[in-house]
This record gives sequence, structure tokens and C-alpha cells, in this order.
Amino acid sequence: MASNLFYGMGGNNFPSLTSTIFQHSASISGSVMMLSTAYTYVPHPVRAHIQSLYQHTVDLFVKWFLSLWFVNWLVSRFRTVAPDIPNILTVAINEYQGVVGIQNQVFEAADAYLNTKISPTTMKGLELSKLDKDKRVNISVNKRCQTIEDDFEGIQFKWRLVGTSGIKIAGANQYSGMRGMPGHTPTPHTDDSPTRFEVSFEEKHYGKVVEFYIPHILKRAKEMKDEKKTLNIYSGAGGRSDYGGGGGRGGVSLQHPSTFKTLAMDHELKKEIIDDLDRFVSRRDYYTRVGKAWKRGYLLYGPPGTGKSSLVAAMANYLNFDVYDLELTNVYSNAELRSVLLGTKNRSILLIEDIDCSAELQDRNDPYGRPKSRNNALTLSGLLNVIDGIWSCCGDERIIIFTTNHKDKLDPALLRPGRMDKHIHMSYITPQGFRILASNYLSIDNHHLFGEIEELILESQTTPAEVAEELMVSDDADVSLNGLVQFLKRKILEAEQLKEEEEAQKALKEEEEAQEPKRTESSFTDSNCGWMQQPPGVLPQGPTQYPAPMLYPPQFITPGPRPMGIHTLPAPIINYP
Ligand SMILES: Nc1ncnc2c1ncn2[C@@H]1O[C@H](COP(=O)(O)OP(=O)(O)OP(=O)(O)O)[C@@H](O)[C@H]1O
Repeated sequence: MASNLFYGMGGNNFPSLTSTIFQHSASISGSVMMLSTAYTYVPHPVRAHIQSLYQHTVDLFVKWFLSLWFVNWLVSRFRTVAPDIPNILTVAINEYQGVVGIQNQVFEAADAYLNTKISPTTMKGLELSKLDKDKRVNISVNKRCQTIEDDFEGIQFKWRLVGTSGIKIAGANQYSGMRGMPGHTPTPHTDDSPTRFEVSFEEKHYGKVVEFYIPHILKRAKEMKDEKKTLNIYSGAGGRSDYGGGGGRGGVSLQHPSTFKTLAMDHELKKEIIDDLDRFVSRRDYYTRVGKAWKRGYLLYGPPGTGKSSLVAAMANYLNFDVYDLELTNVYSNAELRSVLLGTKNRSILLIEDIDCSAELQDRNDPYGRPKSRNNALTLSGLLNVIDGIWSCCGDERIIIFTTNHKDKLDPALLRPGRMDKHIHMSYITPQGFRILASNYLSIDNHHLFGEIEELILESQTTPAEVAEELMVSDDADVSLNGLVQFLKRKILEAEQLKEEEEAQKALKEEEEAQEPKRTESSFTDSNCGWMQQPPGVLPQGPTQYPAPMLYPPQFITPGPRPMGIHTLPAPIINYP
């Protein structure tokens, strides 16, 4: 019927609407008349029953219709008064990014920031701890146990910490993913999802969250870190606890008191270093613009006790950077090195001491008996390439510092232009440096012995460490400074004696050489096996220079490095408590 009606509104081939309506109403009224006639034949009791059924149906329909209309009206009223029911968006912030597990700065910042948002009235999961260095018990809150609420410019946020798993670093046989450097023993987890914060907020604020809220968290976390007076030093490499240094997990707070103020160093050099650091940290845009990794390398060289480690601590204290003390003796492959470096944070100093011993890296025996392959062995150029590679993709505000007592022994790869941005010579003490130490240790800036001491300092080669030791002898300036005068005089005397002895020995040697006839035969014997015994007067420049090649086989006459073996490096000098 409906389709007929529709068609009736169409073209000439179809009956008109009026005639259709007329036909239908006629048939309906016919049917009604027939029904009313038939109804007169229905017995009265049945009619009463039909009437009550009819009445009941109408009542029910009216009630249902009214309630539907009322509910509809209520909802429409509610919609005009109340805002739309919000769409909640939940965003995950993983602790580590990507398969290789690069630390996510937003996670780290959120972790610090949320500590200030936990209300003491609602906090759950309190944890107590105390390390040796701590004077008091530390109270921290386990964020996994609670939902943390925050309000930023009227937007409400709910934060949760979820997941437990770490990230396996390929080839390194170590795990990262908890806090600190990678490499701690993995604990079995039941929940294998990555550790992350989940933050929920109204979807419509998404733009504001990305543009303002997250930068606000990063800024607050940085401010909090700058306010914190203790820095961390992470030591040990490969992050293995059995390698010592605390296994690299977490960090040891750095309380090395050295600052640029206490450092005995000439003012000009000190100022140059401070200016260099200031320029470096303020040049984020510059490094982005020129497409270079935001990093700076320093090579500190000079005799032992001239303050190389003290300068590193002063730099860390000045910048508020963490220090990672990388012990190369504990790293056996580039893969291990990569895993260690991936666990380091931005705004940090990577310290590699006594780099002159790096020539020994390649042939050290692995105490764990792991096979060495050509590609896997750690070399200095490998080390530098790994650092460059990792930092150029995912490192910001990184400083690398190499120290050495023997710059002349360094691998040329390290001295190539562009490798280390600044070479800093840490020299013997100068009169200026002495005055700084006198002020540090004795709190004096003048004394009648200063003149004499400064003259003696210029005559001798004395390290700041030696002077510092003398100044610590007594709090009485007269006693300490007199002791220093005696020490310096002794040192000058000893140096003169040594020089005289050396000159006498040299003269003796020259005399002996002049008297000794030129030898033409080999002095190669079984007892000096493996080392070249040069005939006097013959330069070790190649086999052809030797008259008896059979007696000087090439493998013995080529000057080469000392035989390799296990060489123990001295323990790190920084005395970080
Ligand atoms: N330039 C300096 N200014 C202030 N103190 C210094 C300086 N140099 C050395 N000292 C003192 O001597 C101690 C040892 O110095 P430091 O370890 O910094 O020397 P280093 O050059 O790193 O030695 P090494 O080459 O043996 O590692 C420091 O703890 C500090 O007390």
C-alpha cells in the first residue's frame, strides 16, 4: 500500500493521489460497517470482555507512550544543562624506547615529577631504605600501588605505573629495563609488559597536553634535578656486579667536594674551561642546526696528582651532571660497551681514565673464556665509533672525558682532529695554584713564607697533591708552611742529585760505547726469546739493515709492542665516597 501511495505521487502512468485515497477510505469504511454489524451478534459477556481488553491495551499504550516521552524529555533537558560525557584518552609512556632499550626522557621526568604529586593522605606502598652513606632512613613511595592525580591548567590527569618487564639487549647477555645501568641479574616476571606510566585525561585536551603539559613535566624534573645537591657516579663497566663497582646498578651519590673554586689551577685556564662548558650547555639549537650530536670531548693529561680527577668532579658539580666511570678493563666487546652506553643518561659525563692503557684492550684475556672474534674485540677506534654512533642517534648534553698520564703514548686515533674537542694540560703546581690550596686548607691568603714557597715552587716540579698533603699536616699555618718549605727544598735537592746521577750514567754509557768494538754477529739467544736484541749502532728499521738475516729473523727484528697479557689497571683515582 505504501508503495502504491508513493507511486501515486509520480507520473502519468499511475492513478492520481485523490482517487487512491478515495478508493482506500471507501474500502476501510466498508470494513468498519461490516465489523460493527458482526459485533451486534456477539453475546454480551464476550463483548464486556473485549471492551475491558481494549480499555486495558489503550491504558497500557498511553502509559508507555507517556513514560517514553518523559524520559526523552528528561534526557534532552539534561543534555542542555550538563556537558557531554567526556571521552577519556589514555596515553602510555614507556620506560625504554625501541627494541634496543633507549631510556625515555619523558618517563624519567614523569617519575621525578610525580613524586611531588603524591598526597600524603592517600599514599600507599611506602618503602623504607638506608644506604651506608645515608644519615637518615629514606622513605619512598611505590608508584605501582596507586593512582596519582594531577591538575594542570584545569585539566585533570590520572597517572598509573604499570608493567614490569625489562628489555633484553641483543648479544650482551644482560638486561636493562629496571632503574640505572643495564646489566643487573634479571628477575623472573609474571607480567611481561614493558614498564610504563599510563596517563588518562579528556581527549579534547590532547593538543594542550602535548604542547604544554609534557614540556612542563620535563622542565620541572630538570629544575628538581638541578636543585638536588648530590650527583651520581656510576662505576663499573658491563654492569656486572661480579666486576665490582656496584655492578653499575643505580648509582652512588657523588660527594666529591671539588669545585672550580677549590681547584688549584691558573685562573685563565679555569675561566677558559668554565666558558667552554657554559657555551656547550647553551648550544642545543646550534647542535641541532648543524646536525651534530650534542656532545663535547675533553682530554685531560698531566702527571699523577695534578688534579685530573678533581677537575672531572668540579665539572660535574658545576653542571650538575652525573658521572659514569667506565672501566674499560671490564669491557670485552663492542656489544658489551654498547649495552653499557645505552644505559647512561643524558646530561652526564662519561669518564674513561688512564686511556693510555687502551692499547692493551685488544689482546686482553677474557676471564670468562668468551671467544674473541675479530669483529667483536674491543678496540679504541671501536670504542670511539660506538660512542659516536650511539650519541649521535640518542644522546643529548653528553660529555666524554679521557684522562692520561702519558699523552705521548696515546693512540693517534684519539688525538685526530675532531675526536677530542679540548686538550687540557694539568701541570705541576704554580704560585697561583699554591695560593688557592693555602686558602682551601689553611684559610689564609697571606703569610711571610709565601714568597719563599713561591720561589721554591718555580724551581721544583711539585704536584698539587703533594702540596695538599703538606698543608694538611697541621691546622697551624706556621707548622704546615714550614713543613712545605722543607719538603720543597728536599725535593729540589733530590731532583738535582738525580740529574747529576743521570748525567754521570749517560757520560759513562757514551764512554763505553766509544770503546766497545762494533759487533757484527747476533746476540740473539734463547734467553731473550721474543725480543729484538739490536746490534749496537744498527737502527731497527728493517731486516735488510742486518748483516746476518738468518740470525735476525723478521719476527724478532721488527720493533713491536710488548708482549700482551693480563695487565691490571690501577684502581680509579676518584675517591668518591
Ligand atoms: N689541581 C688541584 N687542585 C686541588 N687539589 C688537587 C689538585 N690536584 C690534586 N689535588 C689533590 O690531590 C688529590 C689527588 O688528585 P687527583 O686524583 O685529582 O689527581 P689526578 O691527576 O687525577 O691523579 P691520577 O693521574 O693519579 O689519577 C685530590 O684529592 C686533591 O686533594
